[in-house]
Amino acid sequence: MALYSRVSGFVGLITLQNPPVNALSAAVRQGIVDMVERALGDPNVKSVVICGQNGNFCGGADIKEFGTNMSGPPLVPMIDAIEAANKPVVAAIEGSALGGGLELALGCHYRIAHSKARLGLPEVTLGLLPAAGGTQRLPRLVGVPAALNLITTGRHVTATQALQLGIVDQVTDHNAVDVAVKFSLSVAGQSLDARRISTYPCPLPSDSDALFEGVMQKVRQRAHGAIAPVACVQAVRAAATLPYSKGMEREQELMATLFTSGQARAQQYCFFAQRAVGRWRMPSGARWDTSKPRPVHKAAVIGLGTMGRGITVALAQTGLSVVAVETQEKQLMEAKQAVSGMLERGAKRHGVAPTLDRISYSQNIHAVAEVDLVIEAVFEDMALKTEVFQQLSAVCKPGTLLCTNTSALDVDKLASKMPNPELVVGMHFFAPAHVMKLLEVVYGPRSSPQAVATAMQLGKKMGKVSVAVGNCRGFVGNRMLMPYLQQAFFLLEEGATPELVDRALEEFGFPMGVFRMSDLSGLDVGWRVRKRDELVEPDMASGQSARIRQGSRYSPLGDLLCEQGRFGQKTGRGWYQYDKPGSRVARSDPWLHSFLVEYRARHGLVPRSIDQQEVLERCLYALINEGFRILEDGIAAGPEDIDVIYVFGYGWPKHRGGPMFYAGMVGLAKVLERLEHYQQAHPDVPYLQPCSLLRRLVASGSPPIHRWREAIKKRQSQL
Ligand SMILES: CCCCCC/C=C/CC(=O)SCCNC(=O)CCNC(=O)[C@H](O)C(C)(C)COP(=O)(O)OP(=O)(O)OC[C@H]1O[C@@H](n2cnc3c(N)ncnc32)[C@H](O)[C@@H]1OP(=O)(O)O
Repeated sequence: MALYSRVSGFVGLITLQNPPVNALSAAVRQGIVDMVERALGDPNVKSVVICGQNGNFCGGADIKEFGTNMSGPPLVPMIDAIEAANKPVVAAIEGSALGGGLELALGCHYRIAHSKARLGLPEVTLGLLPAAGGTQRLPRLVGVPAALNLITTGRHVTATQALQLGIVDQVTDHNAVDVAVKFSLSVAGQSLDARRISTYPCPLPSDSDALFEGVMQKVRQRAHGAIAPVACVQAVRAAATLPYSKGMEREQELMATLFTSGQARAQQYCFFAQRAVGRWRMPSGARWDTSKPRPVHKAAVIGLGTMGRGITVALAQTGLSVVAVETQEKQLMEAKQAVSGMLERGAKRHGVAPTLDRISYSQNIHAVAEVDLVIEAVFEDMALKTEVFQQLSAVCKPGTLLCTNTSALDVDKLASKMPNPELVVGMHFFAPAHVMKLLEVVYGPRSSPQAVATAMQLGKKMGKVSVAVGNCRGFVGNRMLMPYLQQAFFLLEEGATPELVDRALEEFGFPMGVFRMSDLSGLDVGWRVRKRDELVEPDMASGQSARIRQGSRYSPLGDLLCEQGRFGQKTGRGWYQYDKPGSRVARSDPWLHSFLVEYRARHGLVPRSIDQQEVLERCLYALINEGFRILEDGIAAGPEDIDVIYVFGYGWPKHRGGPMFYAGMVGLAKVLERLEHYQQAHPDVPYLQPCSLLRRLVASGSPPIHRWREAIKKRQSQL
């Protein structure tokens, strides 16, 4: 709703009230309509100020209302009525003015922002466009290039940036409402003709066609199949080429298409899923709201390889004191330089001073004696990690939390060797650790809820989307990757090429297909793991038996490439060829194609034609099937956890909502039917055996994704 009061004698103050972000729910919209009418009709009121309760202007339309029968006054006429008012209306912006919130402010005649306020039109991130006049007013106010940039990226700007762009008229360090009230009185009675943005001509650059085409090309490239960014460009183009009223019609038309698209649903699901994972719970019943994190003022990182350096940077950027330990002198010197460089570049980008003095470096593990939390990031080797952990437990003060950065090792096994296993958790960072948004916080049966709460809170402080997951091989993300990779290898054996597989996945929306990704991360990484698992057999014989390991179908293709020294980009050869080692542009490699032909012949494999549909079904449904197993095993608490991991850590396209959401969109019955089909064709592939949770969900009528948790809980309580 909206509150009304008269202040300073002559100012009608309208306060949006809908905690926590004053979203424009039906009640708030109705409140605004009513209170604006009241203020304009009151002869004692000379000017109007609109603000939000609790120092927060407005977080935009109420996303929870989307997908319901939306009632209440629509936004566009409400904002038009404000703009048409004959008394000055001033927006007092504190906290955030986002989406419909900023559009509301753009309908006001003046905008005054607090210096800490943030403004933006993030609709594109929800699969929408700013359809309350945002695509028509913003370019008229700030020009086409700036409007295109803000609307197609959805990025937020600071109040100072907004002032520079011309979005706000004034920035203040004082109470923005008080300043707005005073200001509104100072302009009362003045003509408002020049303050109505919809009446402005849209300033056009000389070569606007070239501008729009260039932007459209870039936007399409970045969008990976998402339709909202493209519609945003089309709407701004309408602002530049059509009169305001026609532009508005175009904006509404484009919005209607987006609003009902599955992509918008997927992106809005991601918005809420990202927040839902913060409300973690463990199978023991421990949960986010009953587990108190320990304060962390000082942290340490052990091992300054690539991961350790990124973690050090991410910790220092949160404002913590960091002790960075590396026993090898040369590596320590190199790390010091690299970390300083990363911090300086990051600080320059954000226009702040680098935080170099927060880090102290040492070759001696005793330097960590006083820290509250340690993140060990040494080489991925259980014996080495165990040795480091034993040293740590002897050196650290009592109660220090011991975190291992591992992508696959058994966190509980490591914990079991410690005197205080409850203090041990896994923190699986993704490379580069100071850039990638995802963090898997891995708990074992011995990890205390407080340890999990502390790691989750630290992840949040580091700007990560942190997801608490149980301990199993590969945790959630890498465990699901195994069947995906395996299917990709099998498809090559059966007749596909890396180009075909990658094209299918990239057209689906992944920024990189599986083989280009493998070339980037290095084929040797998986090879080392397979060797450790005793799956790799040197120079195997030919025929079918050579492709069976530990009782299941196995493809040695990756091993064979590694034996040739083809590790991917770093060696200039992998599934593709590169101009030189380290080069990033993948080119088709005739050698690889001949190698596949020869390989198939040697193993008696008759290549067949494989289409993109089969690639998607085999790779994605196998991955999804493992996701259901993970839910069934209680490794992830709900499908949102899996989806957030895949969207933020593995490049799953947000406009497809994550693998589990996607399965729901495709239809669980269809996913099950295709898995059964492929399992019949490949009975020697356990990953294609449909998971019993999937079968049960289908048998119970394929409930919507927000009801899966109930089905899982019910099942677990029956066991
Ligand atoms: C066909 C015609 C249709 C008409 C449609 C008109 C279209 C209008 C376009 C829009 O305005 S779309 C919405 C645009 N706004 C946004 O995208 C902003 C989303 N919110 C945020 O970015 C952040 O929440 C924030 C405002 C910057 C605050 O961040 P903070 O970290 O402080 O808090 P959160 O944890 O993110 O949020 C707290 C709580 O509030 C819920 N929430 C936030 N924004 C909205 C919203 N716009 N609608 C509904 N609920 C919102 C959020 O989900 C959290 O609650 P939860 O219970 O923890 O999930």
